[in-house]
Amino acid sequence: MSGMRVDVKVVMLGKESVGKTSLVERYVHHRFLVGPYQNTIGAAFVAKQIQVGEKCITLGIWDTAGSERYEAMSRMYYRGARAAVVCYDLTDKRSFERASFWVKELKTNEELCQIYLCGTKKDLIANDRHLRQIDYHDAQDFAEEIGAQHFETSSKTGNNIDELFQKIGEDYMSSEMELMPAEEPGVDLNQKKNSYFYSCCLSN
Ligand SMILES: Nc1nc2c(ncn2[C@@H]2O[C@H](COP(=O)(O)OP(=O)(O)OP(=O)(O)O)[C@@H](O)[C@H]2O)c(=O)[nH]1
Repeated sequence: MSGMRVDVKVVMLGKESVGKTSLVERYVHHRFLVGPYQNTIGAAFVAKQIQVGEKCITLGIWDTAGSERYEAMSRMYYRGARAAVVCYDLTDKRSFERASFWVKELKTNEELCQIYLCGTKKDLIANDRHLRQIDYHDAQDFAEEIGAQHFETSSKTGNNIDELFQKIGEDYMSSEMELMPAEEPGVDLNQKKNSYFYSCCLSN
């Protein structure tokens, strides 16, 4: 195990302008960029180390372009992802339809990828609830149906963003634990887990 590096590939998917880049900016750089909207071209990558209990892991986040023009490229970026944050804008019904498209893609092609359905721009509906176009319970029902986690976030205020990525890290570590070999006679499982995570931390 020594020298092993734990990296979780995370991919951001969703219609253009739903706020994928803003979500990553808020999470990694703790800021919300104002000014003219600039669409992502291709994809951008950023890595962030996080602590999950006593363990540290590195999330490698791919922020894809939402424009349908880049759809084929975005497909390339979800290959091998262990987590996908499928974003929709809480004030844009069509973005929810586009989210269903990405869910279908992932379900068909990436069995191991855990889906996180994320309703963005919550601050806008907090200011004016008539702007909400996707009912919380409808999104929650959809998430349950597809076996996904569901979050509503705001990159402007930072609401629920750390929680989203932390959950990704926790779920990843839990799934890794399940893949670990069965307990050996005479070896304390907690001791074994600790040494495993210690070697992961050393390698980061
Ligand atoms: N009020 C508010 N505006 C947001 C929020 N997140 C993003 N926006 C705005 O929505 C617009 C699009 O945000 P981006 O983060 O660039 O969207 P994107 O999904 O990365 O877009 P593409 O690169 O085209 O796929 C920008 O003008 C952002 O300022 C949010 O949480 N609240």
